[in-house]
Amino acid sequence: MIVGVPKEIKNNENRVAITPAGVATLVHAGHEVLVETEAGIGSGFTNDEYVKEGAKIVQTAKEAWSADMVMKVKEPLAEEFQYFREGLVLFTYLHLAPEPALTKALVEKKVVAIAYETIQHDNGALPLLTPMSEVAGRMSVQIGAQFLEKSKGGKGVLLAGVPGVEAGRVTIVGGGIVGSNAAKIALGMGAKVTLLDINSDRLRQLDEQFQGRIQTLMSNPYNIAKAVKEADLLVGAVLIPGARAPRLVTEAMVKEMEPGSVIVDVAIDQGGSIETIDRITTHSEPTYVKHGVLHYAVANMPGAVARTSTMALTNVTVPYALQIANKGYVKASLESRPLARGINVIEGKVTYKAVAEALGYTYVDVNDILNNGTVAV
Ligand SMILES: NC(=O)C1=CN([C@@H]2O[C@H](COP(=O)(O)OP(=O)(O)OC[C@H]3O[C@@H](n4cnc5c(N)ncnc54)[C@H](O)[C@@H]3O)[C@@H](O)[C@H]2O)C=CC1
Ligand SMILES: CC(=O)C(=O)O
Repeated sequence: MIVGVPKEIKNNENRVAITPAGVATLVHAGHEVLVETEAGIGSGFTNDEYVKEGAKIVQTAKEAWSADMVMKVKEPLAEEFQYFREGLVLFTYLHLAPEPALTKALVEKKVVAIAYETIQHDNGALPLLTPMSEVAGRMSVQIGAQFLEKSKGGKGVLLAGVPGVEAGRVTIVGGGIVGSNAAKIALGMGAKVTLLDINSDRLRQLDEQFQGRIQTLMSNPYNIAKAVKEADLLVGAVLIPGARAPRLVTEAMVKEMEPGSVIVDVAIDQGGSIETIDRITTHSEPTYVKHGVLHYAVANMPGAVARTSTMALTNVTVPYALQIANKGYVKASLESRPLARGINVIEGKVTYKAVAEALGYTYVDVNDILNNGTVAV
């Protein structure tokens, strides 16, 4: 199979979908890899390093997109829709529930769209989302701490406090991978941490993991309102896989926060979990102020620490890419339930329930399509 790797074009997206080590894996298995020139440079990988492992460097995005399977990091932007065509296998983060235009383009062009973020093990784990959630969770507190500084528009609170002065308060809504990693860093900085989740088993697990050093709370409107009001830094970290994020923090709750407090809504890639987040921000212009509170809503946070993130991401994506390249996506998906769950669009049908529900498409079970023998391979 020919695998194409275009350069990412989102604002400050420095990650790339494959490392030279990933190229070596695919080439050793007999596949051809086309890497757009300089695609790896933001992550510190030169064209020569890719060529050494057997990749062919192509000069244009069009050539990289001409491959049988395109591997990317972020969802395609409007200027990339022109490359969509029937039967193209697109393997990347997609986050379709809040992306009607992208979904429509994938449906109309009958792209086989496999989303990293919905590949899911039987136990519920999301193996291709986890490493980036680890990165973003850890970054969320580091970023929040910076924006709490007065010169950055914040209220001038040091999360660690100092002897004789209270530490800062961090509230985290959602205690999965992002939330637990945010808690770990916030605790390490010396902040007072409150974490809310709707899953009481998860709260038990986190209480055990952090040995009671964070305050866990059941997520409900009453507890959220109280914890948000007290927060210097609020981290949005909820997820219902594939679905638009629930707006758990209302505008009224944000109005109760002290001026100069900071919100980092990591869940922005699924549409955002805070009512006052009305736009996606970028690494170039990461925040805006509403009701006196700084809002940070960057949908590609790991792009800022691209070297670490690219390696962590490709560690988990390349084994799936190899299965697809070796067997074709039909056989690979029939043999791997986690991979089949990643297929969001195929043959012009939306095959991920939460996406179909969010955007008003008829949901079709992917197995019905894979099993009926009519899929072009
Ligand atoms: N902005 C960015 O650059 C990045 C964003 N993300 C996003 O961060 C979000 C969180 O991801 P993960 O932590 O990996 O997901 P996860 O599935 O590990 O955790 C989500 C948690 O939310 C909890 N939850 C669901 N409904 C809730 C409710 N009503 N109240 C409180 N908690 C609730 C779940 O019980 C679960 O523990 C996702 O939208 C993900 O795509 C991840 C990486 C980078
Ligand atoms: C998960 C995601 O959207 C990202 O890493 O950018």
